[in-house]
Amino acid sequence: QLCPTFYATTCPNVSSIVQGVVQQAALKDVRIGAKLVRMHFHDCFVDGCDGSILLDDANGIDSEKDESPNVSVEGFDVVDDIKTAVENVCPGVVSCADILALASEISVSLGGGPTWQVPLGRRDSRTANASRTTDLPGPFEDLGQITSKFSDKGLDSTDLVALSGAHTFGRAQCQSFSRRLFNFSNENPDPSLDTTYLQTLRQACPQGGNPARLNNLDPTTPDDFDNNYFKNLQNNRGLLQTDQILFSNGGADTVAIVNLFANSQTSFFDSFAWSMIKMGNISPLTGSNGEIRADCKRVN
Ligand code: HEM
Ligand SMILES: [Ca+2]
Ligand SMILES: [Ca+2]
Repeated sequence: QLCPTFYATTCPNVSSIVQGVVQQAALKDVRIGAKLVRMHFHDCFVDGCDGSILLDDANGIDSEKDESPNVSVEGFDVVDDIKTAVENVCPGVVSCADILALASEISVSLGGGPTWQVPLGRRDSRTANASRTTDLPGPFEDLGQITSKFSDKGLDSTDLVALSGAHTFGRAQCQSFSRRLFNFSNENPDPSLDTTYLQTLRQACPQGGNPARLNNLDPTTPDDFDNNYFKNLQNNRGLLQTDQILFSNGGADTVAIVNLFANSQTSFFDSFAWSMIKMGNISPLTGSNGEIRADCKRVN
């Protein structure tokens, strides 16, 4: 029962306020849009889109932030800046969970991607759920595991492929994929890795090198939200193992979807927008459940 006009009377300018802060932040950090989209995904997959990822450790709160899938999530300072800007105009009205959903749409559209009407009206949790961060997919899982983690959230193969397209921008550390480069199987690199791209990645991430070094998820257009991610997969230039398996797992239903999105940016954009709305609908708190946090980092 979320709806795009939820704040029409209580905070009519919320969208432009969020946009202003994200645009300002993007001047200093080209990656901020990618960070915010990832944060919304990591929120929605753990107890639904309820802002749980934003809570710091406190009495009775075991933060999700220091669990392994989230240690590399960044951008919390910008969420705080957005919240402050929104509170200045509409105090006590807009949830942190909705701020993540709005900031994601704005980030995608600023990157050159699709726009959509963001359903709103989520409320913020009074709990975090560190142990359920295992609901998030990891970069070394196989297609069956990833698919079932998505279907557990009501998301199908089309959603999986479309949403993985968020890896059209942003960065990943060497440790998120470097096992593909050397002893992947029988002392050989991952066979589903283009040999030229393999050489580039080996230089960037040598054995014994810095595991935290950053690499573009999309080597073609690293900061643009476009369908090059899917063209890369067709050329065996997916960075993460979980990117490339969408195309290289012969017989999987994801292969045709990758081809569709590689051939038509419009179908990718339409599907991405729809899948983001679906993901944004994962068990939101509404009505009198939860609260509108005054500070996204702590419960009221
Ligand atoms: C399909 C399962 C997925 C897996 C296994 C996965 C895994 C990862 C990993 C390992 C990284 C790099 C982390 C690091 O090295 O620091 C990453 C980055 C990222 N992910 Fe995913 N991801 C998945 C799906 C998604 C979805 C559904 C979205 C959003 C709709 C998303 C958005 C992003 C973005 C934008 C980045 C770059 C963030 C930055 O630059 O800080 N991912 N992901
Ligand atoms: Ca959550
Ligand atoms: Ca791109």
